[in-house]
Amino acid sequence: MEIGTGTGVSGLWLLRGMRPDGILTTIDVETEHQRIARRIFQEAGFASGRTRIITGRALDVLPRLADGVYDLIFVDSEVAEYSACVEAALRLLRPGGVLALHGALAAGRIGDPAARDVETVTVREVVKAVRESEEWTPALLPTGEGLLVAVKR
Ligand SMILES: C[S@@+](CC[C@H](N)C(=O)[O-])C[C@H]1O[C@@H](n2cnc3c(N)ncnc32)[C@H](O)[C@@H]1O
Repeated sequence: MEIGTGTGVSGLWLLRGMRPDGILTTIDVETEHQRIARRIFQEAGFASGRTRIITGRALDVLPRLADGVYDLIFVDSEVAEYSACVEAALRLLRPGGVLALHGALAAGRIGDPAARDVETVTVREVVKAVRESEEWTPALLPTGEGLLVAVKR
């Protein structure tokens, strides 16, 4: 699953890494972004049945999805909602499933104590909560803007 379809860049990578019968559920509030993503998935050769594209705000959509069945959840949407998305991911992932949180180093600002803007502080708190939680086994990868990867115990 992906929270933040955008124009389909990450979705395409996820599809390419999935089993041939795997289905990508992807959520975004912007229909125009998803229109482009749908076209990109089709042009890359993925049948429409391989994607479940849901339009809506993540926090409205996530409560409607089934518990404990998702293998991986990639979060790349609104930072203000990261904490709620992580909480939802804990419910939605199967045991051993993986949470991947984009922007976990806040583009390098996370380790700078002088950086106290709302976005950096929010990311810092979410990463800290996952790292200290008994429910996750986390790793912080210094790629791009940082990727927090955590396995659900
Ligand atoms: C950084 S972009 C995602 C990029 C995408 N993962 C890609 O690789 O193409 C963030 C996306 O989150 C969406 N978004 C922002 N707030 C959202 C919310 N509350 N619920 C769902 N999607 C949201 C935006 O419309 C935008 O398309």
